[in-house]
Amino acid sequence: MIYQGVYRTPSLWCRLHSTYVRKMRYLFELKEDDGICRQAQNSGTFYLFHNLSPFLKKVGSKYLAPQISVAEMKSMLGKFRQNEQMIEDSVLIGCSDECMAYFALDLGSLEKSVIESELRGLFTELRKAFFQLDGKDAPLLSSAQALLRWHDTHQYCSKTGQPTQKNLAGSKRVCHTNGIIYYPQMSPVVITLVSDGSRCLLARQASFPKGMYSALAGFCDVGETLEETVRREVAEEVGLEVESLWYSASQHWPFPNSSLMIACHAMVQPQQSKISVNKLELEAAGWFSLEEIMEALGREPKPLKQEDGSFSLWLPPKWAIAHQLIQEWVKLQASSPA
Ligand SMILES: NC(=O)C1=CN([C@@H]2O[C@H](COP(=O)(O)OP(=O)(O)OC[C@H]3O[C@@H](n4cnc5c(N)ncnc54)[C@H](OP(=O)(O)O)[C@@H]3O)[C@@H](O)[C@H]2O)C=CC1
Ligand SMILES: [Mg+2]
Repeated sequence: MIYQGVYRTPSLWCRLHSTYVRKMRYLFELKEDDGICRQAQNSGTFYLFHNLSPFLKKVGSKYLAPQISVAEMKSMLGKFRQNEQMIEDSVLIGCSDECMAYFALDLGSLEKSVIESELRGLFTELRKAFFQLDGKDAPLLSSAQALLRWHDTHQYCSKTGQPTQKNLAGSKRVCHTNGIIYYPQMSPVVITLVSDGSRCLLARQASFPKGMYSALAGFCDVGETLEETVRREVAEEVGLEVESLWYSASQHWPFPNSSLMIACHAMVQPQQSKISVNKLELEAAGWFSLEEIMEALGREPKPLKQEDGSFSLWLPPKWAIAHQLIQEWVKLQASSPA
């Protein structure tokens, strides 16, 4: 059922279809019909950004992402003597269970400090706040930033060089010279926890914080299957041959750009587990026992210097999918016969 005609009022349509499906169909309609999306913009709420940094309020150790009403938006744009049409530069990022649309708008062209004092909050770098955001805000802001960045870097058609135009929801851009439609992209990345049956393999890049190790990760090359990327990245980075692998879960990862992390477990033969670290890619890699991992999971996810100047092993925070892979491996070890 496509949202049309008599159902023009979202609330009536929402009452008829109060399921997850109803929200997805409503969002689909906003992406397909600029008129319906314009209506939604006039009754929705806005997450604000300033040059890709989200507007946040710090409450204790947590960051909250305030949703600005369209009335507040219009009043603030009025104070900046900006045309209300600026609202149409926003992108659709979701909706509430009652089908109230959420938009994200980057106000990078306006004076940051004036907005911050007006709305009593701060534009904060997403990477800094990411792990202190609460539940639903982190994925919403992560998708919003990725979408806003994509629009900012795809202003022109890569074939004609002519300007592209976004649709109202911001789900695509079109080059009206030749009709090419551009859709926001994510780069698929496999992240793999390798095991030899009793140990798991973790690695670190020089750019990682001192002492932090994570699972192996790598971008998919064009034309590769996920399985081929896992095998290639493990061979490239630590010189091992994967014998079997299975899918675990996925996660959108906005840093540094928009990656879709596809997490897998992989097994190598215990008798063929001698690591050869590719120093062009990694600073170090090693096998870790269940005891070492359990001990590291009990530690705060931050650098811990030892007396000899070395740093204790610590693991990615629980929001990172690498942490989930490690927890799954621990459960598997604990449940498998000794
Ligand atoms: N959420 C999590 O738990 C974790 C997330 N990650 C993320 O996974 C991603 C990949 O990890 P990383 O080990 O760096 O990847 P790779 O092992 O693939 O190495 C990075 C190299 O991949 C190439 N590259 C960069 N961007 C792309 C792209 N969009 N498509 C194809 N190749 C690309 C570059 O090589 P060249 O210079 O030759 O072009 C770059 O030097 C990173 O963004 C990282 O932030 C990593 C670990 C944990
Ligand atoms: Mg890698």
